[in-house]
Order: sequence, then C-alpha cells, then structure tokens
Amino acid sequence: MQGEPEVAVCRLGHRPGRDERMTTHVGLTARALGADRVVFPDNAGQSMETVEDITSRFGGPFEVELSGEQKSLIRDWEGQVVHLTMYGERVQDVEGEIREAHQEREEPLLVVVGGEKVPFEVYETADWNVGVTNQPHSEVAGLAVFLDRLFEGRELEREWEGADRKVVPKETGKKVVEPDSEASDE
Ligand SMILES: C[S@@+](CC[C@H](N)C(=O)[O-])C[C@H]1O[C@@H](n2cnc3c(N)ncnc32)[C@H](O)[C@@H]1O
Repeated sequence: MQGEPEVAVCRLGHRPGRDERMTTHVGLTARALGADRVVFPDNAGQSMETVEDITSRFGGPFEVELSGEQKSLIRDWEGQVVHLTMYGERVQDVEGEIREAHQEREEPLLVVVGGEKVPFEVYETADWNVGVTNQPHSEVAGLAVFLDRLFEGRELEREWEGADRKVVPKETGKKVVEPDSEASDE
C-alpha cells in the first residue's frame, strides 16, 4: 500500500483456458486487498488484460506484469519471500515476524502462490512457507486471508486513485457514481 514497503504477488504457473479465472482472481484479490503489484507467468496475458481493465475503471495504483523468469524473481528478490502452501507454518504463528520484517525493517515482501504443483526449490528459497490452515483450498482464499492478516485490516480503508467510477455502499441495491459526485442510482 502507498507509503509502505512494496508487497508484490507472484502467481506461479498458469494453464491457459483452465486457469484463466483463477489467475485473474489472484490478480484482482491482490489489488483489492492491498498488494502493489502482481506478476503472472508470461502465458497469462488474458488475465493481465482483465486486471488492467479493472484497475483503469476502479482505480489504483496497481501494477500487473508478465514474466518468463519467475524462478529468478523469487531467487533474486531483495526482501522477504512468503510462499503460501497448505504444508507451511501456521499463519497465526508467523504473521508477527513477517509484519516485523515488512513494516518495522521496511523490507519488500514477495508473496508466492501456486497453481499446479509448486517446485520444491520454491519451498527452499522462501523465507517462510505459510499455511492458512493446513487444509487444501485455493490460492485466492489463501492470499486474501494472508494479506488481511499482514495489513491487520488497514487495506479495507484504502483510497483509490484514477478511478472513473466509485461504488457507494448501500444496504440494498447498487449505487455507482463518478468519483467526487453522488450522481447515478441503479
Ligand atoms: C490448489 S493448490 C495446489 C497445490 C499443489 N498441489 C502443490 O503441491 O503445491 C494451489 C495453491 O493454493 C494455495 N493454497 C492451497 N491451500 C492453501 C493453504 N491451506 N494455505 C495457504 N495456501 C494454500 C497454494 O499457494 C497452492 O500452491
């Protein structure tokens, strides 16, 4: 988030067609819940376009990149690397250390989530292998819970820049306005 050390998300692996929605949702979740950037594999161009489109309409800042060099991104990351995996240490046991590195020592954080099988090298390279429960579920759910724990809920209050629309929370119905106006009811 702005004013804080970078949080980037690396989505490892993408099977075109089959993983399209999941990869897109990793990007949308990273954006909505406070990360600064997502790095997709270089065959995930369609997901990149969708996340960029949402950012241009609903605001940023948020960056989306494609990379054919994700292993070196992880290996050479100048900061701390968290790999989300059901086999890892319990998030509630390590979130304090991770926050300390990120917020007190101001180290950029790379959060790695998998798709298909994650190479063992990633488990070895990560500073923390972190489980959001030790039950199998999804990269989107794991990422959402992890980011909310990392930011302790601050991401829910963030402001968005450069949006051409803003959702006004309502008890029922939908209200979308131009930023700085209270115009259109739906
Ligand atoms: C559907 S899982 C497949 C995992 C794959 N079988 C493997 O060996 O890594 C896809 C991704 O979801 C995330 N994930 C699934 N369950 C998780 C959990 N309990 N805690 C954290 N992340 C989880 C991990 O990032 C994982 O790589």
